[in-house]
Amino acid sequence: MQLEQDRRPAVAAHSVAAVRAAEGAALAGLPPGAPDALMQQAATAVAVTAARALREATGGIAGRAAVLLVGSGDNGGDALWAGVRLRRRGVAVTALLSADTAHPAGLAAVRVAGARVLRVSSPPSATDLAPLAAADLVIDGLVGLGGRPGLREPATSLVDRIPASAVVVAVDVPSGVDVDSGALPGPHVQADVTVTLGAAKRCLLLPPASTAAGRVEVFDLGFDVPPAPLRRLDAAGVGALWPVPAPGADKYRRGVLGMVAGSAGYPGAAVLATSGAVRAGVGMLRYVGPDDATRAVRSAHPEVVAGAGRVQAWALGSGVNPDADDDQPAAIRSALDSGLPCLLDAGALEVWAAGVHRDPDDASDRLLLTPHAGELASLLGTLGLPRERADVEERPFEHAHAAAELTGACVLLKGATTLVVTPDGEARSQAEAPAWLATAGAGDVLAGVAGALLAGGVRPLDAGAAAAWVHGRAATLASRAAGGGGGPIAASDVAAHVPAAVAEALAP
Ligand SMILES: NC(=O)C1=CN([C@@H]2O[C@H](COP(=O)(O)OP(=O)(O)OC[C@H]3O[C@@H](n4cnc5c(N)ncnc54)[C@H](OP(=O)(O)O)[C@@H]3O)[C@@H](O)[C@H]2O)[C@H](O)CC1
Ligand SMILES: [K+]
Repeated sequence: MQLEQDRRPAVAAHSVAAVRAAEGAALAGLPPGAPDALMQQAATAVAVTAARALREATGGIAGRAAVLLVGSGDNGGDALWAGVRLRRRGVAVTALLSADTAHPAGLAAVRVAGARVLRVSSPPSATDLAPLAAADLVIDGLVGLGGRPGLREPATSLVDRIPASAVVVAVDVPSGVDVDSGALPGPHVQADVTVTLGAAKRCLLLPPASTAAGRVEVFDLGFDVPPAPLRRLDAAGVGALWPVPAPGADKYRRGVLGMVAGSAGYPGAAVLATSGAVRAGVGMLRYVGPDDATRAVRSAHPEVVAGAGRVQAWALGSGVNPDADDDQPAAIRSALDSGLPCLLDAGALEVWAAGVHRDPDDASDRLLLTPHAGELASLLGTLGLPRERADVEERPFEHAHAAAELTGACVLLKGATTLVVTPDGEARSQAEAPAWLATAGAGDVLAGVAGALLAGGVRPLDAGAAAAWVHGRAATLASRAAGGGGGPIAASDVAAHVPAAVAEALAP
């Protein structure tokens, strides 16, 4: 069951240790009995969200069937107390206990409230599993902060039998995920909504675990967690970073971008990358490429100036074939030698990784690498860390961070969720794009948008994250322009909607 997902809120995501420390500090200052008050608040948040989701999915609340999946810890306690509140609203509640113990006060309260309670055997019997088949709503309280990655029986079987028709609300995190790394090492809950308590956890922003969380709602429990290095920008965050021309600005002061893109085989990549930069509002764009590609670029964008010249940053490599018999690799090397901020995409990653143009001490503030998973695996291999594409997809953050550490550059790893990671672990996770954006040429447009930001003086981490947001939002707008609930898009449609996406970010 998929609930409508709209733009998610701005989120900072924290490690288990950071949340535990903040929670401990907050509890130490509270009077006796207050820890229970935190659980009561958490349970109210879960119940309110679950009731709303139930109404959205089934048209009502009273008389619907809810199943609580209850583990041995406080995550299960939250679920039991949420069940108490749902009983009060007329929901038929069954608690399936997956361990020998369950939160004692929560268990007593849910019984008093009139819920059915079943202690599930391992492996579960048909009777144990029967309530799941009839569930309209499943609340996942198997494990939270205290969960080890993966699940063991009988939790595994319970998760396996959650019906596709039920709306699934996870308490704090979807059970089974690796909370800090975002990996999915085994069976796990696939939630429609995750109500995360006190502060968001890293797995809620890091793929692939983030895809198991559904819509994320962060519920404030009133304690302070220190600023986290992993964040997701929202519209306001992008707007605050976007370079807006001052009154009286001229094209040179706004930032000139140089672009080495396209080849005889891929002239379209040059057109799309230049489209991204022009639509993102670069002051001026100088394009360097073979004659055919130059003609195609100038016919699509008469405002683009052909040939190298003075620039503030370079976007390099989209549609470049390092093995082609053209001048593009030499142009890329020359741009890298300038010491200016450079975005390295596609062919430029190969030119750079193969050569003398790697200087980890110099890279951090000026280089933005934009590989997809396959390109990142190749890059890591060149850097002495052989990896397959599947390895990168299983643990994308870890691999993007490894590449950043090895090169000293900021790494933007393209995907359904785009990660931007610096060598010191500062990171952004952007997931605004509709699935339609997985289309040829979309990456070229992204390179142009991010290059425009580098030329505007934005640092690589912010340029990558803001470009990913605008690119994803432009894709959503393009898809909606197709009509209905959103239709297919071409990369050129995405570029055409970049100005509207930027305008949304800049709206007060
Ligand atoms: N953040 C806050 O201020 C609040 C958080 N709340 C909720 O509390 C949980 C954390 O509760 P905790 O009791 O510390 O831990 P869990 O409930 O996540 O897990 C506890 C037990 O689960 C067992 N376990 C661990 N891994 C697995 C697994 N892979 N499969 C099955 N079972 C597993 C383990 O038991 P063992 O017997 O195996 O040792 C753990 O002991 C937090 O996430 C919030 O939901 C408060 O309610 C509000 C305040
Ligand atoms: K959970």
